[in-house]
Amino acid sequence: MPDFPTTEAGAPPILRLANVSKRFGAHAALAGVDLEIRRGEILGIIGRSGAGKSTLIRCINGLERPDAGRVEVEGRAIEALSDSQLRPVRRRIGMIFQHFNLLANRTAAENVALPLKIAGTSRAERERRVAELLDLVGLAGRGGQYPAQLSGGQKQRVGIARALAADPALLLSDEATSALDPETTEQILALLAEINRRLGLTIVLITHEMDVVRRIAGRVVVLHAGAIAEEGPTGRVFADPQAEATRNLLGVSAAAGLPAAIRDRLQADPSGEAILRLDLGGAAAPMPILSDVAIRHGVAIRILGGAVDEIGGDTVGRLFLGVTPRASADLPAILDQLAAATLRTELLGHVSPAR
Ligand SMILES: Nc1ncnc2c1ncn2[C@@H]1O[C@H](COP(=O)(O)OP(=O)(O)OP(=O)(O)O)[C@@H](O)[C@H]1O
Repeated sequence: MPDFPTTEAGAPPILRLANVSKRFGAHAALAGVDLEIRRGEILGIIGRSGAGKSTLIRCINGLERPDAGRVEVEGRAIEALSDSQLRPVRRRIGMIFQHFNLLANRTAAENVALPLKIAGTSRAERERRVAELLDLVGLAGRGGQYPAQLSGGQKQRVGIARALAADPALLLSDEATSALDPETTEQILALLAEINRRLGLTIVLITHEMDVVRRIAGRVVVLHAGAIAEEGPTGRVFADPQAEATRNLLGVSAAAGLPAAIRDRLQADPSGEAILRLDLGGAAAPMPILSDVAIRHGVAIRILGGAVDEIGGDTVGRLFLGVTPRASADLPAILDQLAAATLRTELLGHVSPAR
């Protein structure tokens, strides 16, 4: 893993969302999102299609007004600002997009110059700045080319240069590598990491691709059904995902390895047999624990299946158990005893006795 940039201690967050909610009709696209984006960090925001990523971006950049909650850009609340007051605040946020959004009838240099022109920068200063930006993104000498003459990776480099033209405090990447092949993706991510390092620019990567986050983000936020399911340093979240949504994104479902006949009957209703997953370190021998639990709590235990999984480079054994306590009130004590003897013990659900 690369060295991740550290965040300046005590610096105010670039952006803060407090309890932000947004509904479309009866559907809650965002439900009480709290998020701080720290100065100088690369933050990954990851979620499935429909998780609320686009709505979150639109709330961050002021295109959408939340129904409730607060959005602060560099300490300034934006929800009460008029459109004209919002414009300079929005210029603090540069954006890059999946399909680049370049103007086809303008050259690379003209595309990069556009935000400067809108801001009223003089021609001489524009030319100087455009040359500097094209150089920064590795496109020196290509300013005269039109988007159609450039590869996907080169177009995204133009997109990055354009986003940086107005000297933003935050660069927001909306699936910016999703249309690129793996090698080009790697190059664009390396460029973003370099810009973060050289300019200290705060970067937020919004993506459905775990690999993008894994490659350069120091911290990751997992968005699921409009809420934050999990948040933490990228290494920790990848090595030890806590939320089911994270495990699903990583392709490790909590119930993977459980026989389908049981998985399909799982329910939340706590009657019947409790279905547990035990994660065991390589050397753990579970049998004494199981007989101890069975004797102490007088429960029937069935072993339903097992699997071996790779998490963060370590091998973790999994055991699926069916536990039928004498009374459902006994279950928390059983779970506690198992949790103390395993890497992790999780209650997946319950199945009622087969009829
Ligand atoms: N303008 C709208 N009107 C009605 N529903 C909307 C609107 N915008 C978003 N939604 C709904 O809100 C939920 C979140 O949508 P959003 O586009 O933010 O998700 P997403 O994570 O960006 O997904 P994707 O990656 O597919 O764009 C979805 O169920 C979507 O159908």
